[in-house]
Amino acid sequence: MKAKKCSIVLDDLSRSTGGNKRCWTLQSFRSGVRVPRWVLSAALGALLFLTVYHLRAIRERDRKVSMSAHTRDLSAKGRDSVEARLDLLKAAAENNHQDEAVEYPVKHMTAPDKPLTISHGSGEDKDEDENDEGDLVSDQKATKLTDDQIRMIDAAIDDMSENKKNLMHWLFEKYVLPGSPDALQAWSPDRDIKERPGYFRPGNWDWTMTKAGEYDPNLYSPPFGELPRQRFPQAIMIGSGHCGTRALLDFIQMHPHVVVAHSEVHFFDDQFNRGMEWYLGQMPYSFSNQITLEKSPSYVMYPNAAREVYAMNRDVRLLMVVKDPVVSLMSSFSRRNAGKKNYSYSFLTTVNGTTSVNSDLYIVARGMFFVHLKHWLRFFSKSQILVLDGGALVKDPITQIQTVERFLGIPPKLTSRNFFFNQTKGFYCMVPFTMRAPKCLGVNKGRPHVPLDPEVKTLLYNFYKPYNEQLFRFLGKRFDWEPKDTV
Ligand SMILES: Nc1ncnc2c1ncn2[C@@H]1O[C@H](COP(=O)(O)OS(=O)(=O)O)[C@@H](OP(=O)(O)O)[C@H]1O
Repeated sequence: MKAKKCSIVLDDLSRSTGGNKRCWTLQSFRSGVRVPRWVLSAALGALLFLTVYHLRAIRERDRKVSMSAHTRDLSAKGRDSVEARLDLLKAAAENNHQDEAVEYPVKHMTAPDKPLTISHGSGEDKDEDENDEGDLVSDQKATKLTDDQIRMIDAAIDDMSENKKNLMHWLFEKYVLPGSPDALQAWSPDRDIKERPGYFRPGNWDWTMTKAGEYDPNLYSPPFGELPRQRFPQAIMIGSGHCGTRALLDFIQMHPHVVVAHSEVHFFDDQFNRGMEWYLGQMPYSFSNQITLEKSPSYVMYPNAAREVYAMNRDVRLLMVVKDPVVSLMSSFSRRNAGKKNYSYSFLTTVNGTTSVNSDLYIVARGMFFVHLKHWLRFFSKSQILVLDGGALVKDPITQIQTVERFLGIPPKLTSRNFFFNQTKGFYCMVPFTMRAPKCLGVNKGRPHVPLDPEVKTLLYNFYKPYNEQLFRFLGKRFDWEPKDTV
C-alpha cells in the first residue's frame, strides 16, 4: 500500500495516521493549505535559536549593570570601602578572563603619576638574547600594603574617570594583592615561575594591558572594548645575528603599535616540532591595532624556515639587519674570545700551505647575506623584505627606525626625542614613552672588538666582496662596507 504523503493540513484538527507515517495537523485556517513538515521543523528551530539568543543578551546586560553597580558602590562608599573595592576587583577579574570583548575601560586611560608597585626593572638590560627570564615585579619581595600605598592607590582611583577606575582596580588585584605575604605563601616554588603571584613579564597579558594604560591617549589607545590576545606575528626579524638585531627590536618596541616576543623564539629553525599552538603561546598579547613582532636572527639561514613562515602567513613582513660582514664576524669572534690574551683565528683554514676563510663555519657563512636571502625570495616578494644596514643603525637610529615604521605601515611616532647618544657607552640609547628612565642595550652589546691582523682583514674583505656585491645589486644601493681601520 502506498504510504500517505506526510504533510500538515491546517484545517484538520486530528492527528492523523496514514500507512506507517504519523503526521501532525493544525487547526488554524479554513483553506486546507498543506505545509511540509521540514518547514515546521525549521520554524521551531529558528524560534529556539531566537529564545536562547535573547536570554544570553539579557544575561549580558545584567552583567554590565552589575559591574557599574559595583563601580557606583565604590564611589559612594569612598576610599575606606575595601570590601566594595574587592568586590569590584573580583567582578572585573571574572569578566576579564572571558574571551569575548567586554565593555572594558581602555579608551581614555592614562597612567597615574605613580603606577602602583609595578616595576619593569631598570637601567641596563641583562643580555636578553642569552637570558630568557623575565623581569619580576616589585623586586620579588612580598610586602604588605603600606598606608602610603593605599593612599596612593585611592588617590589614583579618585582622580580617574569611571573607565580608568576599572583598569586600576584590575591592576590593583593583579599586582598589589598577590604581593601580600599570604598569597606568596600559598604559591609553591615547584610551580612554574610564571604562575607566581606578581610575576610580570614583558609581552604577557598584564604587560600589554599596563603598557596600553601608560600611554598618553593622544599617542595610543587600544580599540574600545577590546581585550588583548596572542596573535601570530605579522612581522618577523629573520636576521642576522651580530648585526644589530637587538638594537632594532628594542628601538621599534618603543612604538606603541608594536609588541614584541620577549625572547628569541627560534620556532622555525629549532622548535618547529612543538607545533603552531606552542608558537602562538610564545607570542605577546596585543590589541588589534598593534603589530606582533618576533626576532630570531638565525631564521634567515634556514631555507625550510622560509617555507614554514610562508605557510603561516604569506603576507608577513620580514626584517633583516645586515652589517659589514667583517665587522659582524669580529663581533661574534670577539664575544667568544673576550678577555683572552691569546686566540687563534678559528675562522681560517689552511690546506696545503694556503690559508683561506672557512666558509663552512656558521659565523662565517652568516655574513654571506644574499646566499641566504635568496631562499626567502622564492616565497616572498622583495617588497615584503626590508634589509637594513646595522652600521647605519648605530650611527643614525632615527632615520632607520622611521624607515621601519613606514615598512610596517604604522603611524610615525618615534622621533629624536626617543634617542640620545650615550658618550660612555658610545652608542645611542632609548627614551621610551612609557618608562621613567632612559635605557641602553646590555653590556654585551657594543663591546670593543679584539684586534685583527691586517693580512687577515684583507683576506676577510676579499672573501666577502662578491657576496656583498650580490646583495647591493639586489637592493639597488650600496652600504659603506669598505675596509675600515678598526673593525
Ligand atoms: N644602540 C646600540 N647599542 C649597543 N649596541 C648596538 C646598538 N646599535 C647597534 N648595536 C650593535 O648590535 C650588535 C649586536 O648585534 P645583535 O643584537 O644582532 O647580536 S645578537 O646576535 O643578537 O647577539 C653590537 O655588536 P658589538 O659591538 O660587537 O657588541 C653593536 O655593535
